[in-house]
Amino acid sequence: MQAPSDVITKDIMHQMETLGFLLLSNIPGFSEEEIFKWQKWFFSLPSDVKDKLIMNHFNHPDSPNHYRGLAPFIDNDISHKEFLEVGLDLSKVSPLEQQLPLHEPTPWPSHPETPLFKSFMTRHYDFMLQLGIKVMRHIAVGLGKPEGFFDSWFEKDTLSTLRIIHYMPRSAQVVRMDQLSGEELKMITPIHSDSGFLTLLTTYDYHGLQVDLGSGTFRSIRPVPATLVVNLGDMFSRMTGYRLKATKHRVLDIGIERYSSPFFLEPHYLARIPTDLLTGEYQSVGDVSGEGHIYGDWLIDKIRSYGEYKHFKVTKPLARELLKQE
Ligand SMILES: O=C(O)CCC(=O)C(=O)O
Ligand SMILES: [Fe+2]
Repeated sequence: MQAPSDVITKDIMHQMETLGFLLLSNIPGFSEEEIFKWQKWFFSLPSDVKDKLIMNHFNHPDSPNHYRGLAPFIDNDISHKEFLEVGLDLSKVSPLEQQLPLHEPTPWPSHPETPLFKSFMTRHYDFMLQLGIKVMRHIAVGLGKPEGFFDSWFEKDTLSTLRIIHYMPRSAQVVRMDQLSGEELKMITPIHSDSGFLTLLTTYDYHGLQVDLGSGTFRSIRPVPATLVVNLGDMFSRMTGYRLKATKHRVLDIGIERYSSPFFLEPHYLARIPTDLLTGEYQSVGDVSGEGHIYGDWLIDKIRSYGEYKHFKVTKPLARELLKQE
């Protein structure tokens, strides 16, 4: 990130047009040590402390948390991990967007060290958000748009998620696995592409992440210290007419505990997303009904199609319902 700006833009565009993944290094102000320390601290809390943070759709009907909080290990799931979802501090969300779903307070563990954990996570969230906006500025220029083209989507009320993940090896037998195939047991995150815009991933020095080169060939991403792995989500790829790629990837069981932390850069709920960024068309995005080009409404339709979110409840009106009432 310290090369001349036009060189960085060219490199980012080249990687996103070919592999769909890139490594970001020499990032001023980025250090993995503190996030690693807090991530390990959080997952080693007693389970009764962590369990209070479990999200409602994981069979916790009394939980007030729908979008922020803990996702636990699940029996017979191809995904073999627990993770905490942290959102933008609600005090920073405008009153208008607070009326909409997905914006909710992040639940924090009940523990004497929590104020320090929360303050670090909040600072780290802001750092990753600003870094994500910087990368988007390079991509805007690369696509022939003004540098600040995407800024207004992300600067206020962002739905971005800072996730910390804890994987266990299958051999630790933390949950039941009797219904998984041999192939499924090799993975701790199944093959997928990310859904939103940009993912900035910290993998520390863990191996295991592989990108799909097509026709059954996978390339391992070698961990490099103090380096972020960056990839694009489906929606952003589609907006560029698939010029930039949202490459599928997976994580293999490496036989030891593994930690990683993706930051999923997402716009604010009411961001109006064009079908085609290059022509600026604002038609319905196709796979959702009605006003699907409102980002948050689209996201809710999308996540409901994922197994883990099958029981996801929306407790506030969608934008398309709210706008109808006015
Ligand atoms: O754990 C990793 O290295 C990657 C996780 C991932 O792909 C994701 O959370 O979308
Ligand atoms: Fe991913």
